Amino acid sequence: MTAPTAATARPTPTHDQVRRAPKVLLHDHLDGGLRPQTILELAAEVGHALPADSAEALGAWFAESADSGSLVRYLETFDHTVAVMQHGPAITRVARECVEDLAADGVVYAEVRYAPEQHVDAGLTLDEVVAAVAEGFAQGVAATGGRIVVRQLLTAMRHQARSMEIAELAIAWRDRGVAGFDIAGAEAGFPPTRHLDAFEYLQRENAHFTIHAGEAFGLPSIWEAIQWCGADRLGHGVRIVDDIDVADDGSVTLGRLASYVRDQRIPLEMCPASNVQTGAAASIAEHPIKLLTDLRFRVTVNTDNRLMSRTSMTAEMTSLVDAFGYGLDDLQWFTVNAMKSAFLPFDERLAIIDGVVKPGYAALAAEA
Ligand SMILES: O=c1[nH]cnc2c1ncn2[C@@H]1O[C@H](CO)[C@@H](O)[C@H]1O
Ligand SMILES: [Zn+2]
Repeated sequence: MTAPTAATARPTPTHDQVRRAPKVLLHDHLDGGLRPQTILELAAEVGHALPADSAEALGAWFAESADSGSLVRYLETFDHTVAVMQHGPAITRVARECVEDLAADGVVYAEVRYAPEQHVDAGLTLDEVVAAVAEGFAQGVAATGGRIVVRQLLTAMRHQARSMEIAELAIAWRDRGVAGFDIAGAEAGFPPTRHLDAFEYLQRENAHFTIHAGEAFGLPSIWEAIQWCGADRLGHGVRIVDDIDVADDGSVTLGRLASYVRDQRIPLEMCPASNVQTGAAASIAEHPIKLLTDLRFRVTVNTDNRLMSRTSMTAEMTSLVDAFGYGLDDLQWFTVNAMKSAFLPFDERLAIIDGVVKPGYAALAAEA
């Protein structure tokens, strides 16, 4: 007889268990998650030239080009995905496949974002773009038998000047599948306060929004996003660690901004694989998600761009299991954090936590 070891007392979840575990995704870009084969087919339809001509080579090109250590160069790869998403049927197809891929990955609730203003080059109106995504999401949810709930987040590009229009679009669609608003794009040089009018408008409308902040730029960006713009959540927010001091003896001191973020339970939409690619973190093992989780910030785990980062929710969570020895209880904690932070009405969030997330993890724990 062998004595029980720590490993048998708290088994490491297998890859298959992580895949089957219910997962919640708050930060995923529609134009960052296309299947390479779909890009090839859509590019052929519109005559767009691509840097590779097989699905495998194209997938590798995206991952390698995004692996640049710079957010600005990472973002250049989106030229090719956005170029093939300029017509209604193409957008609908991408949206449907997105839902199918997320459901197959075990995602039970997702908020998927994109910038409508980037999809009007061939003459679509902003409204037609949102309608095309809504149609694709509906088709995807139907195809997966309703195993997943999906909402849109409308993003405005921070270097452009259309945020007010996009905020109004989000309000116009608030009861038809759009759950909130976001700003994205190059962070340095484009502070969130450039779009203050849009955020103030959304607050007056009792609407929800998140802001990409603290990814390629530090604390001032996070501070503006929260204290000037009133963001409900932070996209990434990794640089909040710049306001946390860990002494040699392990004692931790939080600055005022880090304290505020933790005290207010402001959700951090962390995207580990993406952060390693853009240089926001040196490696998964050194990613601030470990410290922030230990300190019980409201941490959530996300994919950001499944194509560019060759990732999935299963891959992100598995990489954290491998790096930090997380168990199913930790993965459930991230998942409940995410569901609590969703831009969905409270009763609907609770129904998913109690009806889907908790029973799903309990069933997995019972297998062990
Ligand atoms: O991690 C990120 N940081 C900032 N912007 C991003 C990131 N990932 C994607 N986008 C930007 O958001 C647009 C709409 O989806 C994408 O086209 C890309 O330019
Ligand atoms: Zn993002």
